[in-house]
Amino acid sequence: MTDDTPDPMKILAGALPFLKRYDDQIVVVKYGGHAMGEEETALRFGRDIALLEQVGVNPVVVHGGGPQINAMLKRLNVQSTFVQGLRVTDEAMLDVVEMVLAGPVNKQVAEAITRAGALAVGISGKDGGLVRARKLTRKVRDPGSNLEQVLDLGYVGEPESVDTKVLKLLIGADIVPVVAPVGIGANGQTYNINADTVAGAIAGALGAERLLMLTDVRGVLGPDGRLIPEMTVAEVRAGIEAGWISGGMIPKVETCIYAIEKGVKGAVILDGRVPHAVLHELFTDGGAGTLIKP
Ligand SMILES: Nc1ncnc2c1ncn2[C@@H]1O[C@H](COP(=O)(O)OP(=O)(O)O)[C@@H](O)[C@H]1O
Ligand SMILES: CC(=O)N[C@@H](CCC(=O)OP(=O)(O)O)C(=O)O
Repeated sequence: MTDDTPDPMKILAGALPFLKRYDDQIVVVKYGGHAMGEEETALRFGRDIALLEQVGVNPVVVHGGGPQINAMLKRLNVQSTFVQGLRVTDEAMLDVVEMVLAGPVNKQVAEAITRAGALAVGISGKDGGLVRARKLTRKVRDPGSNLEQVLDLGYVGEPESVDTKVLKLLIGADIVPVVAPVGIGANGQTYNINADTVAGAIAGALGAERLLMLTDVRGVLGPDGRLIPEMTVAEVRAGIEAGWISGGMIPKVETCIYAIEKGVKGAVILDGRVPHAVLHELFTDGGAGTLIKP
């Protein structure tokens, strides 16, 4: 063994306190569409989740699929627009969104985990009444008139309540739930929900120990482009206000704030393309990415 070869006994000994800390705890992992990347990245993610399950942690995966929806829309020659990181969703768009998220993406993620030796079952937020949703309304202030406008994003929803029964049944049977971010309204209407928001709602409802948000950037980057290792809720709000936290990062940080307010012990945004990002975050002192704290 050369000097720079990691000593497996050292790694194991170092992981022990963390294994105790997370034993039988729920860790919600949001797996973003951008973090999925190549097939090998997805398989590696699957192996990490299977390992968590095998060492006694209870992972719950909520996946995105924005880029995968974009690819399908391109094939269908349909344009899509985003407001504050959310896809404006009309009826035809909703069909494509649900087809992609609850179809191939959901099955690929569940399959990658199952292939790695844990049992994973893919469900959508509509199954078993998991995510009850309502239409989301967003307000923006018009810079010219300074008047507040209500934006209509179509069938974009927000979670109203989460029924954890199905998740608990799966967790209790040592099965990893893999959730697609669509929800159902009281009237039976399907809603497209940002996957970050669904992950936060589920983490909050389950009283998760940790919420990990895997994306394609190292975490929250400051105005100088440097990674910010830790941020308070107030600092996040100031970053959104100042505009250097923008686009898809907005629902991510807002979700972290929501989860912490619901009692989740820690919420972290990290780069899911880095090998073993999840294990590094949970089982080492250094952690990775940006930790949002109260
Ligand atoms: N301050 C910031 N730090 C890091 N990324 C940011 C920031 N502001 C905006 N972003 C954008 O947010 C993106 C992450 O959101 P998104 O593309 O929706 O990811 P995912 O598909 O993983 O949910 C980054 O790729 C980056 O373009
Ligand atoms: C309302 C809304 O924007 N929904 C998202 C759902 C998928 C998602 O959130 O995927 P990522 O995590 O990969 O971005 C969308 O239509 O793209």
